[in-house]
Amino acid sequence: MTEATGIVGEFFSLKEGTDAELLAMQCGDFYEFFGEDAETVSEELDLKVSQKSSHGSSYPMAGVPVDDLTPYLKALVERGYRVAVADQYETDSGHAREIVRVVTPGTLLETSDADAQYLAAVVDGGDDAYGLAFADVTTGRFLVAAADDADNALTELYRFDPVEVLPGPDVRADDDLLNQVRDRIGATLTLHETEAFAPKRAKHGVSEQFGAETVDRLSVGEPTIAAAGAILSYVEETGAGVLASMTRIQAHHGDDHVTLDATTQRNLELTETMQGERDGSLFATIDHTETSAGGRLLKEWLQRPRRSLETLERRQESVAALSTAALARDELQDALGEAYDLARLASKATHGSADARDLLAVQDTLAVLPELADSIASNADLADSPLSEIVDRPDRDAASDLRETLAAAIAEEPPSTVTQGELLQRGYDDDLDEVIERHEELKQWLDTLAEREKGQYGLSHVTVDRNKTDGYYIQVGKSAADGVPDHYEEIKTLKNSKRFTTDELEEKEREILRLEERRGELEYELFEELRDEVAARAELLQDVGRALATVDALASLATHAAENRWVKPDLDRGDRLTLEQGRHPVVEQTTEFVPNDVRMGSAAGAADQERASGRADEDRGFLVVTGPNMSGKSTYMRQVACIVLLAQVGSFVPAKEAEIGLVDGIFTRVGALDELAQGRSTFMVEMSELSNILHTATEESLVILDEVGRGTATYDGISIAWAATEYLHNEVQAKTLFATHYHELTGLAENLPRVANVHVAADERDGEVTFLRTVRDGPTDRSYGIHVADLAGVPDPVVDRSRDVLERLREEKAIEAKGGTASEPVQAVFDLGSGTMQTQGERESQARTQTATTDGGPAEADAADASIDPETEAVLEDLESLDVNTTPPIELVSKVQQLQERLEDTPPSE
Ligand SMILES: Nc1ncnc2c1ncn2[C@@H]1O[C@H](COP(=O)(O)OP(=O)(O)OP(=O)(O)O)[C@@H](O)[C@H]1O
Repeated sequence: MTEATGIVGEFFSLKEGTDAELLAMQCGDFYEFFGEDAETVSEELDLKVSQKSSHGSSYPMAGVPVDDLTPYLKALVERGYRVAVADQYETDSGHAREIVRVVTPGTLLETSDADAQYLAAVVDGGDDAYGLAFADVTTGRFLVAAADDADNALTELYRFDPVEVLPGPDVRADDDLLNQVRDRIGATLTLHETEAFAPKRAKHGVSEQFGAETVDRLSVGEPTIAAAGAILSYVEETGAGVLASMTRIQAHHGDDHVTLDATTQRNLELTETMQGERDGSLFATIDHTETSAGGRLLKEWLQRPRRSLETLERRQESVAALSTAALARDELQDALGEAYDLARLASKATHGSADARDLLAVQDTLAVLPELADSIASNADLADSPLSEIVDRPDRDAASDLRETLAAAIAEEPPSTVTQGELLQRGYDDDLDEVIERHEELKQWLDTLAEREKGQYGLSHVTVDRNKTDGYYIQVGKSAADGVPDHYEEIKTLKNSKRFTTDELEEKEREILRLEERRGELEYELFEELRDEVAARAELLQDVGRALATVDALASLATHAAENRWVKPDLDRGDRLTLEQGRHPVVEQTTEFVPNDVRMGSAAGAADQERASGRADEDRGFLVVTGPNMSGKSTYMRQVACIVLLAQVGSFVPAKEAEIGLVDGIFTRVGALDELAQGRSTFMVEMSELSNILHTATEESLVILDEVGRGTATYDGISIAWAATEYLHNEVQAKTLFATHYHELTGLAENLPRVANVHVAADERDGEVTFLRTVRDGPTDRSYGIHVADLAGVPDPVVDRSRDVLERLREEKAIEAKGGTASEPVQAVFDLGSGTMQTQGERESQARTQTATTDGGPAEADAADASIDPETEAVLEDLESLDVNTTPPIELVSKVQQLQERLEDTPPSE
């Protein structure tokens, strides 16, 4: 292919200089894409491709009008492309073009989505010190955090759910982390220049932006500063022009927040359901906010529950006041309904893309603050609550000054273009007023011209008008056209009339055009000054925006509490968890919900245990939840987790009464998710989640385990569940709820003091099972699994045999496989009495010993022993020596796996 020249050549050379995937280059009134870019864009956005010839070659070309670029850019970026934009400018010798901006998912300002849009950077500083930074260019929020390992770094990333992530140099080699960011978080990964992450350069950048003192005060490590520096350099390089809106850097300390790992956030369906729907999530259920900023803040609260009792009690106080003051709350919400997104408007102002309507929105929204303050002050309960301080926090005088400035400047109904005047009010600027007045005089002269001409020259059918080709003209009907005075100069003949002009009219026309041009320029200049003034107050706008959002989020919590009979939980730093008639916050919306109690922790447990068993000194730190399939075990446990989470948001909770000791983390291992797409086996996922919990949970955590161990062979499963229970009970000592179908686990309560059994009751009458949904103390007496199998049409012989096996299990507390011949396969069995695995040989020899002492022993036992080959015997011995009580669960899994593999390798017994 010949080297392209002309604008195509210019396009390719600009493209070479950028790492963006696509380039939109301005050519007059269009932004054009050439070559492969044109084809990509046409496929993605259904644009028509034409051919552009240049020096004998032809190139695909697709374009969009200059004014329509934004929606196309947005669509491309939302599809994950980074798009460079080159603007055209005039030079002495013609036109030149330059890339002014690279639009990426994390730097897209033109979003219409109310959600926060975070750009993140993650740096691995070695020695398990990770640094993270997050910036939302649409609102100017800037946060930094640290993490002590890759998992926690990922948890932070998941919490902020960034759309674009800049991995630091070391992180680029961590495929696991990168895959998770791409697949689970769905973020675009961008490799920003490595120098931007260099500690010195990063620190310099961060100090320049936020002040050296601030950086020292943050007292965060080098990796965190590196991440922050990289983001700043990236935002600057992409030319989003919003650095000025990043007025404040906040450090996000893990200790301030409840640990919620990525799995838990998904399991509890905080912001979307397992199916990825927004509706049906906890957030969608409780969100009654009026503004998008309020919605964003409420979502942030849910994703980052707090651990500080003081913070939570303050939020509770406001929610309590707002939930009873229904009228005042309505008033506040009505006022909030008039508010726009101030933080976003501030970013648009700093970027220079705010138009006059945006400034009008700023003005209107600033007016909401005093309205809120007045409503709060006029209600005694609200006035006494922390709400007063929330609305007083922003600089109210400065806000009111800015509002007055805008009110005196912006026209009542300004156009969306900023270059054609009519943006500003009369009285705002003397020069402008002069121009407008003179313009009006001339208009007046024109408006009365026809009448004057009629009177002066006795003409009829005279009109004065203007069009693009003829400019201003005097139009005279054909019948009168011959009688026009001499100084009329004919410019056009139409069917029924003629058009004329005069020297005077031409002169006035020139003046009008000059004035119109002058007005456009002057207004634009003045508007830009005004916009800069607003941009300079970005921090103030963010403060006011934050105050409005906070009132909105609190009022939303109050509305939900009032409408759903939620109560204020009693919070403390103890370990209790007492819920009277608790409900699941989401399920209760669609179901006639049967409320249930929860009693955990030393204080509550003591009273309960005392009632139940007379042993007042024991507490309930670990509940084994049993019950038939579909009875409501999962719902019960999720309900507990959601209630604790809501309590640590500062919300009221769905219960009649609640006492909640604050937790430092909520960990869940719930159900089997479809992880196949990620190439990991369900069981592997289950075990790595369990492993994470066992490593990370503390005695102040809440742990929810649903059916752990179910993903593998029964005995492996029971062993793992058993060992995990012991470990959580003895070592971690976290408050735990564990739902299981392994009835064997209910026996643990006898040996482990803090373990208690509860079950979800069901009623069976005449073969009909009724789910009562009521949680009661004690283990379930049966599982109804076989009943469900029968109902589902499993063949009778299988159902009968299941009953038979179950019967034997109950009698022997162990199961043996049934074989068709005398030589039965050997299977290890789980002995409840000792809590260990036993080989069949052992069980039989034990049985022999027992029977020998009574009747001399059966003769066929030896035959069973004789059928075991030496390798199998060795496996069995190893299995016997494996102590499930002391071996860590993960090691246990791998040992059992090795044993299984050895068994598979042995020849079948003859
Ligand atoms: N307290 C309750 N009041 C009313 N409906 C409930 C209650 N608890 C659970 N349900 C409903 O019962 C159904 C089954 O609940 P859930 O999935 O919690 O049962 P499960 O015991 O965990 O089942 P499985 O053991 O099969 O996983 C769900 O549709 C749920 O909405």
